[in-house]
Amino acid sequence: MTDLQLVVHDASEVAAVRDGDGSSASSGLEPIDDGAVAVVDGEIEAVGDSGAITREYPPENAETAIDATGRTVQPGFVDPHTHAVFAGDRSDEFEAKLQGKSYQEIMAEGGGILRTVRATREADDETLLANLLDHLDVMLAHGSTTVEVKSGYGLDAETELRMLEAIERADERHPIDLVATYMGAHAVPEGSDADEYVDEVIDEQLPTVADQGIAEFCDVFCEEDVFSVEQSRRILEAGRAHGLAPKVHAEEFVHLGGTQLAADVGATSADHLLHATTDDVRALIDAGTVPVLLPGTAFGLRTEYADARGMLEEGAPVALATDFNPNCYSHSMGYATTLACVGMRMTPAEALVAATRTAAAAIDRPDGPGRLEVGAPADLCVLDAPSHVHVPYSFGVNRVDTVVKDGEVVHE
Ligand SMILES: N=CN[C@@H](CCC(=O)O)C(=O)O
Ligand SMILES: [Zn+2]
Repeated sequence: MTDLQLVVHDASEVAAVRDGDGSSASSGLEPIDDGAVAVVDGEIEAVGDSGAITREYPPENAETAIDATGRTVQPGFVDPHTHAVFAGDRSDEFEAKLQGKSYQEIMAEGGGILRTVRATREADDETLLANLLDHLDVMLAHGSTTVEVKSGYGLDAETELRMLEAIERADERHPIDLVATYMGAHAVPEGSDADEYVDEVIDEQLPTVADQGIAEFCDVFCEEDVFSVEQSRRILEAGRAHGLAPKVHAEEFVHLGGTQLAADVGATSADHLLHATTDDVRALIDAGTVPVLLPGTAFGLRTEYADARGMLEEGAPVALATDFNPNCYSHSMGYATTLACVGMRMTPAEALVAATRTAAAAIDRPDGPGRLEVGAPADLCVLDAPSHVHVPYSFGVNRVDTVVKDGEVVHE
């Protein structure tokens, strides 16, 4: 008889996230009252009514039993867009923004991304790793069990590689599963010309990164005064030729055409999309590119949010992410769901699916994490709250009290 690894029982609600049928953005989410989950070999073996599950899988026979009375069980969050490896501190820019400075003004004065690039280049490997692990600890405590992390604060082959190595080392030692994205085209380095830098990315950085096999995606900041659509296309096509799947930072500050580019190159995701049009969204749907919305960025910059409702009404599978970075200092997917509901009028059910199953699709993990159904990895959060609605509802408070990764309790 196979070992029963874990039983979580008597939950006020099990927020079971399964395959959707496409009928709505929250289809596939089935809240089970008085529910339970049984886990064998790191995978979910059974989900359903607590009485029925505990008769078949008695908690006393399990290696670990969690009495979830009054609490909710949901899939671990999948955070598909972060810049979590860096050095330095930019909290003073938070104050400058409150006094009216724009992101672009700060960047033009040598702050913003370029300031983090200077601090990251100066940091040694151990500091980069330690910083990343600290951020991952906070993310885990907030219920994230799979997180995408981008490079992009090196802007030279050596530092980009060091960032990706930090991600690889953190992945080996931290419970969170990490997905690495190379983003040498995050900004044009100081003293460089954009076209020359694009050549350097294509001729030097991409081959080195691909050679090491330490990144899965290639991302580009396609934005006015950063990388044009044509420069971004060159980089993404070169990345694809090296085996890296494309992702695009698109239409964050202006409408430039990054979303259509994402669709053209068959990107896995197009992210930000604050200025995306209906035609852009239709192009993403046709291409199978997942729109990833980052409401924390709009909140922090005090700009308009992306039009999540319009996208959902078009039938787009909207995903959510934190965009954790020095300009958007939130590790919490729960808070991203609050902003999605309050700022973008998503329902709590839509936000949960966007932060789990659809977020997994945005990092090309369509059948793995982000689900709570038989056969899925047992990546779970137990919430100190009676239903999944309390995650966005209870803003500013972390309702996650226990996190399970592959059937093991990794945070409580
Ligand atoms: N917009 C570009 N990149 C990041 C911000 C990075 C930074 O400001 O350090 C983002 O996705 O929000
Ligand atoms: Zn980003």
